Amino acid sequence: LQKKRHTKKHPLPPGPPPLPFVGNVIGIDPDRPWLAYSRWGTEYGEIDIVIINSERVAHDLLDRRSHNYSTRPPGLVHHLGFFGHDYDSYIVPSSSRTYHVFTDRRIFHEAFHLEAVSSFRPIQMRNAHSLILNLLASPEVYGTHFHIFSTAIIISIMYDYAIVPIDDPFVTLIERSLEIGIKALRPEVTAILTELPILKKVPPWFPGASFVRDAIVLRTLAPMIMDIPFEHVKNNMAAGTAAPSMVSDALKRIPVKTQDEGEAAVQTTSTLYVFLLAMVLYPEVQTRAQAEIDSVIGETLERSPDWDDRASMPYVNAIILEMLRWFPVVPLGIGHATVNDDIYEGYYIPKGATVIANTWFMTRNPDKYPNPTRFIPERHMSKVAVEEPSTHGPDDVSFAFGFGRRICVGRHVADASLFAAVVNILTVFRLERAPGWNVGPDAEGVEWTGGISTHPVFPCIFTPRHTKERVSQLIKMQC
Ligand code: HEM
Repeated sequence: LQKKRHTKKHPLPPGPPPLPFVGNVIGIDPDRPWLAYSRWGTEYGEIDIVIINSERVAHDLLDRRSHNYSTRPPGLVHHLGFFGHDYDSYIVPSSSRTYHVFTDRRIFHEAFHLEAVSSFRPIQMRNAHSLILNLLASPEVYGTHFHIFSTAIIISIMYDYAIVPIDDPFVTLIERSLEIGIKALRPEVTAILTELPILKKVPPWFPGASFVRDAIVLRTLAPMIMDIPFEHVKNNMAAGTAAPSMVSDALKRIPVKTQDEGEAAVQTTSTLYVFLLAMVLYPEVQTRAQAEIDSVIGETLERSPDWDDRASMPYVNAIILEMLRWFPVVPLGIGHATVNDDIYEGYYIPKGATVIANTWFMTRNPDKYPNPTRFIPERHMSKVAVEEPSTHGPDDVSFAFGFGRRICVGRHVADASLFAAVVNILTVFRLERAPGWNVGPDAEGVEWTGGISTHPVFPCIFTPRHTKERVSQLIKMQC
């Protein structure tokens, strides 16, 4: 009744007419749903029923009314539960009282707030050096090296777990789980299973029921992913050899488990793919960045770059901001949901509504970003010149990390990891287009992986700018 009264006074936000049972799911390209949402944005204005296409509206609702917009959609929570991801902090409702390293966001915040993250810098630089050695050895599998780089940093911070360079059992488990999870946890699969929950009961052998088979594998992997590093920390603590880590600190207070490290690493990995794509398509940007780096550390690689150099590298910092803007790797963020009914600019937004911020569309706002499809680091130069590189202000690209109380807790760690990887890669390699790979500066026609987070897939040539011996020698000296 209350809903009817509200709806009468204030209409629901405009949108395409839904079809029975499947709502608006049909007509969305499952691999690139943000394109359909953006089309609707042009057609229906700044708000669609659940899709926010404007940065202004996203700040108004998700930031300024954060108390009402910070829980997760129940459909997403059930969906992840079905796939064995009950422990993901990404989906735990804001009201949850479960004690858990990620579900209790205070623990995560304590470990990852801006002042604390500088203590992780040695871990990040060490892993960036390993990344360079791996790329020198086998550049053709650069994606694997990016993945190991991002994952190793997170599990080292969380569990003081040092991975073995090849076939680490824990990294292999995470990779397997991610490979399946990224596909299974797409918003469209969530939408379909929420509308038709009966599909979850389909037997695994049924044609087209690959999501049921995926769910079985993910539910098997999830406890292993949680237990292996958790036991590692507990054993080290019992033996008195535990170095400080986020979990050992938390374990001193409460028993905690998590399975978030895979998801957390994947966005850093994906953003590094975007970096490579930009460098290959914009050689002049790469030349300018390398000239800046060489002017700081010396053209003949007298030393490798370090954290103190960051303030002297505004162009490299601008590249990092532009990477996050040009192709945000979580193009639709992660769904938020309303706790209570709300009225916004005359529209009624019901309690329990799923609210998705279409970050991708925000990055294409020509008023804020002229020529939005082009990779232009210069557009951020005035900001990076006056701001500390890792303090994102309201006017930059912080939307790439989400909004309000659910904003990415790992954003400062991610920012530092990106710097460590980008500055070291540009120091050591010239990144070049593979022969015959003809893609223009808008990256039109590049293949992207599908899923809640996405990255481009393309060949890239890594040409060393210095001899392998010099690079290896320098890195070994640092170690
Ligand atoms: C470039 C790298 C990254 C990007 C673009 C990114 C992006 C995002 C986005 C868009 C969200 C959803 C925010 C929302 O709901 O409004 C999120 C949530 C989250 N991120 Fe990240 N992330 C990155 C790296 C990381 C890292 C390195 C960590 C861990 C160290 C991390 C941990 C988390 C967690 C735990 C959440 C869930 C927060 C919550 O639901 O309360 N992320 N991230």
